[in-house]
Amino acid sequence: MSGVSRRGLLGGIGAAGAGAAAIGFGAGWAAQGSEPDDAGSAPTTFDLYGEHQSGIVTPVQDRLHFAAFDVLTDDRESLVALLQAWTVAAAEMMAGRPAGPDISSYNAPPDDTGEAIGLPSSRLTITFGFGRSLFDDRFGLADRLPEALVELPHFPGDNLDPARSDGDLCVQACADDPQVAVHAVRNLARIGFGTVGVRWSQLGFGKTSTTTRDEQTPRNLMGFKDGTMNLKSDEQSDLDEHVWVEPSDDRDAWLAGGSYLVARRINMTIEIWDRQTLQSQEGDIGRTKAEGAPLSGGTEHDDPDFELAGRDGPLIDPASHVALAHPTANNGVRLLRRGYNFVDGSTEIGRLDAGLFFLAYVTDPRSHYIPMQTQLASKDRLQEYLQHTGSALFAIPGGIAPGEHVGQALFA
Ligand SMILES: C=CC1=C(C)c2cc3[nH]c(cc4nc(cc5[nH]c(cc1n2)c(C)c5CCC(=O)O)C(CCC(=O)O)=C4C)c(C)c3C=C
Ligand SMILES: [Fe+2]
Repeated sequence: MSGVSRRGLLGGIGAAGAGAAAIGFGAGWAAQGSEPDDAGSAPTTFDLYGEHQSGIVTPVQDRLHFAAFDVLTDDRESLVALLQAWTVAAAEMMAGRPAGPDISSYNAPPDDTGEAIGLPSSRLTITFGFGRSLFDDRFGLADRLPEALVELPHFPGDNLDPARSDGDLCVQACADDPQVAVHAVRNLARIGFGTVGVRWSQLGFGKTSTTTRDEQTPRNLMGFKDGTMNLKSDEQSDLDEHVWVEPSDDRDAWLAGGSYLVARRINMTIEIWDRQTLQSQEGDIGRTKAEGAPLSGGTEHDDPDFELAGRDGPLIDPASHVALAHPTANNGVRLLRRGYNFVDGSTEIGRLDAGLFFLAYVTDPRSHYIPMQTQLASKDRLQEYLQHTGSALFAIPGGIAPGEHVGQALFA
């Protein structure tokens, strides 16, 4: 594996630390870049630097640790210093190295918490975002607030917990090993101590979407294949149309190459769902449970035929989830979904506190999320089993150039 193992680094990192540069610690431990394992095989390590941030079209990893932060200072320079430090540490961790150079001095806390030593990079990606509240008067950013970074409206059925919603900054860490994803968020929080505090965080397992075609479609906790019609990384013109921001004025020029991330914690009443007949479950989704094929016939990747009539009306119920989420019912809109299953223990009445942590990257939430969610919230048969308990919207700056920090154009 060319992705680097942290194994054996304890002995050598001190020497490397002495030469830590702004673009990375311990250069020479590993090559940067989306490194293939062997010639032609899938990458095992992703690069922080590039045209777009990693963790958006990157092949979806198995695990997630997502955190929203509040900035605790009013000092713009401290915020910029934090973003610089986060960028350097993120590049190191994505390369499979410790978050900082000094992990062996006895007289100071180590620059890395240690729990990922010996683990490979596990395809770690770290994606940063800025919430609407960052653009208040504290940092002189009010005139750079993009018009699309709106406050999401209240949707029918929302039961949002403010302690699981919003935030000045976000970090999405995805990896194939949960310990690597948690390590990334933990070390960024440690680096930010005194400047930022974690507002809320969410663990996820079992991706519910893919961005590539060579993988089996994963399943959500309702047992259905999820991600069949997701936007894929090779659909360049659709990504340009539906995911990447097209800056329109001075307020969002800094977002070139970026996107908007909608994060929704969606609880499922799983025990009630599990008592529904297979026919009813399939009718709610509009696809078969085993194969994921449209109820109008064919196999998983065949297009649904929403007109095809059965004995009692259309074979795909117009109130099913896929009928209402399909581009034909949404002005041609597509989303890049990147969500995860979650189970956060159980409730006081013994029900699983479980569901889908919905993550979607869009070019503009006003055209690409709000109308679709408005429609789903009022008409979708699935809605009976869902409750949205957390919500946030973040502007995701474009890619980072070597030597720069995430969101640098915003502070220029
Ligand atoms: C506002 C957007 C969406 C929310 C919220 C949402 C929640 C949600 N979805 C599922 C399960 C499935 N969704 C599927 C397809 C699908 N869902 C959305 C949007 C939202 N889903 C879109 C845009 C699509 C694609 C529609 C299309 O183009 O046909 C599917 C079918 C398989 C697939 O294509 O992915 C399932 C299954 C759950 C369980 C859920 C909330 C918990
Ligand atoms: Fe969906």
